[in-house]
Amino acid sequence: MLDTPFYIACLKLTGRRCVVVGGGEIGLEKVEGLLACDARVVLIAPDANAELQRLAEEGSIEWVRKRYERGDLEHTFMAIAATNDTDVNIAVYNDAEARAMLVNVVDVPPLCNFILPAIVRVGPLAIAISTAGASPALAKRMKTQIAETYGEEYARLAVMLNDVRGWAKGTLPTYQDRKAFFEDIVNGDPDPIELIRNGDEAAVLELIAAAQRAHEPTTA
Ligand SMILES: C[C@@]1(CC(=O)O)c2cc3[nH]c(cc4nc(cc5[nH]c(cc(n2)[C@H]1CCC(=O)O)[C@@](C)(CC(=O)O)[C@@H]5CCC(=O)O)C(CC(=O)O)=C4CCC(=O)O)c(CCC(=O)O)c3CC(=O)O
Ligand SMILES: NC(=O)C1=CN([C@@H]2O[C@H](COP(=O)(O)OP(=O)(O)OC[C@H]3O[C@@H](n4cnc5c(N)ncnc54)[C@H](O)[C@@H]3O)[C@@H](O)[C@H]2O)C=CC1
Repeated sequence: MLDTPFYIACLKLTGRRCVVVGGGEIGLEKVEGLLACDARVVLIAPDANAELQRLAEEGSIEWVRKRYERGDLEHTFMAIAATNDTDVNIAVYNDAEARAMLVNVVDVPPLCNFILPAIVRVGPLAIAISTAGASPALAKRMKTQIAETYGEEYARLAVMLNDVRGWAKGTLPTYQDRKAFFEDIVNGDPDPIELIRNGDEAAVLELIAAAQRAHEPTTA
């Protein structure tokens, strides 16, 4: 798989039907990952562990208590198979592929048209680490190291920069102008990340205001 050039993207799952087949520990892990992204999760499995049953009872997921059938993929955006039955996993893959649907069979690379990276999430930041399947254990180790480097201060700066995007789009006429404006702040002196680390958000706001003054077109 190392020669597969994976195209990395961020998917919007909000409200979309995502089917998880298999109600064990691994199925639960996948259900939780999808719920965290506001997907409409449908679990297909004849039995499910206690936590999945709880999620179904509270209405967070729909549990269809039966064995998988092809029709379960109707109107579905993504399918994840986590059963202990290889034939079922192959069927899910084939049925999904026939419909050009996104499909991941957990830990079976030949039965995946997408694979899952290890992810560091802090606020709006998401850093994905993939080894193209070479070593999930290494991806996990890197996740821990990256989480130590890119913490709350980066997430906070992202939010502060988002707050000024409207101004930039409304005021600065070209893409080049907006790029220069944002790069001035991000790579600014003083370093905005250091300022946030030191608890001085007021100084970051001042850095942003100074960049606004410097970049605003003159109306004379
Ligand atoms: C191809 C891929 C397809 C897919 O499942 O999407 C795949 C395949 C396989 N995984 C295997 C093993 C392990 N997988 C993990 C853990 C994770 N695996 C994940 C992703 C992926 N795993 C995709 C590639 C990702 C990439 O590298 O780009 C993570 C990142 C994300 C997630 O699953 O959500 C998640 C860490 C999440 C986190 O902690 O953040 C651990 C560690 C552990 O369990 O703690 C081990 C044991 C140690 C080891 O093997 O390294 C095996 C052998 C099975 C066997 O030996 O029986 C195969 C199959 C094979 O190698 O043929
Ligand atoms: N548990 C673990 O730590 C790991 C497990 N795996 C593999 O991932 C798979 C899932 O693991 P677990 O969740 O632990 O397994 P599990 O055995 O606890 O759960 C399997 C689930 O699949 C369901 N299932 C079986 N036939 C089905 C069918 N025809 N239609 C729908 N659902 C069906 C079962 O009802 C059960 O809910 C297994 O193949 C396992 O070998 C891989 C890596 C680690």
